[in-house]
Amino acid sequence: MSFVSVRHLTKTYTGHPAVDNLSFELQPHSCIALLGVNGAGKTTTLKMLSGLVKPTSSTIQFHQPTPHGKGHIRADIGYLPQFPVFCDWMTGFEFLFYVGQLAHLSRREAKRRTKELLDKVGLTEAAHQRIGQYSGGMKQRLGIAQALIHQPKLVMLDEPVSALDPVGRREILQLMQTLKEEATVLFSTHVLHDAEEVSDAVLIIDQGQLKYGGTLDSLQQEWQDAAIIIEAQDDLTNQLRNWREQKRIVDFVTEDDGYKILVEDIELAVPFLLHAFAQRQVRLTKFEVAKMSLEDLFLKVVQK
Ligand SMILES: Nc1ncnc2c1ncn2[C@@H]1O[C@H](COP(=O)(O)OP(=O)(O)OP(=O)(O)O)[C@@H](O)[C@H]1O
Repeated sequence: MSFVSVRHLTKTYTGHPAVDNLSFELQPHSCIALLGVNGAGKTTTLKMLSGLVKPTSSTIQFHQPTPHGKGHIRADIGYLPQFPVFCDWMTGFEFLFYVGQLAHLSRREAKRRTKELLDKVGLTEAAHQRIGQYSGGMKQRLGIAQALIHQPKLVMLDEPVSALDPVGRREILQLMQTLKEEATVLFSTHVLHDAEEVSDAVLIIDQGQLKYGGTLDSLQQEWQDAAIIIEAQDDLTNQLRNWREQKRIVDFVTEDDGYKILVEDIELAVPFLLHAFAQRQVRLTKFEVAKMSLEDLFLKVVQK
């Protein structure tokens, strides 16, 4: 059963829909990537879900009893903005302790949780250093810790790695993978590679509309062009033309050293072609099922 159901989430700014009738489900303890180009509506979606922007219309339902009880949905949500702002003169410890108290934790609980989270995000050694001296990656880890301070069930991270160098990026992606143990994680990015590394599912939005929702595997299955790349020591043009006329293949394109064969059903086409080439004693040097990159798949989905 899903953890959160979002129905008809819409935000209109002066007649222009920034988010247009989005409906999706979030599964518990999963990491979901919200993918879209600049201006697609990612930040607006996350802000509406976290209660920072009022939707023009929506129904958002939590399906599981949350520890804070009905009517306190915000208490179950943690949020890291795209451009977090810190008090640079505070230490990491002071900041988290302060945020814990803002989240209505007792002083004792805020202190306990501060220590626990500093450890979780790898900042224990820097706990008493001023935030102004932190690197970008350390600030981002502190930002994630503040989003988790009140043990929310849903954590939303807006572009958590986009401003980081490859090392910082890796650290945060690894950290995000561990967050699933305690919460459902929804994060926005325009980098498909990040989504591929950590997410169980993706939501692709374009101009405020949901273009795809599901796992990366099913994205590949549903949207992958069915094509086989072959290279051979023989000229296969006539043979492929015949198969095209007989509708055994959809089409073929001559490439540098071989052919790209477009087929309707890859599962049927592979055994058919392998058998047919073997029967005709074709000297194949390459036989490969073509895989579109995630970037290609993303473009295909948003350009549909
Ligand atoms: N407060 C606002 N007033 C008017 N228009 C807005 C406002 N906030 C966002 N928009 C518009 O809504 C659309 C979606 O913006 P949003 O920031 O949600 O996109 P995004 O996918 O997060 O982009 P980016 O990756 O650049 O952060 C854009 O066209 C933006 O100009």
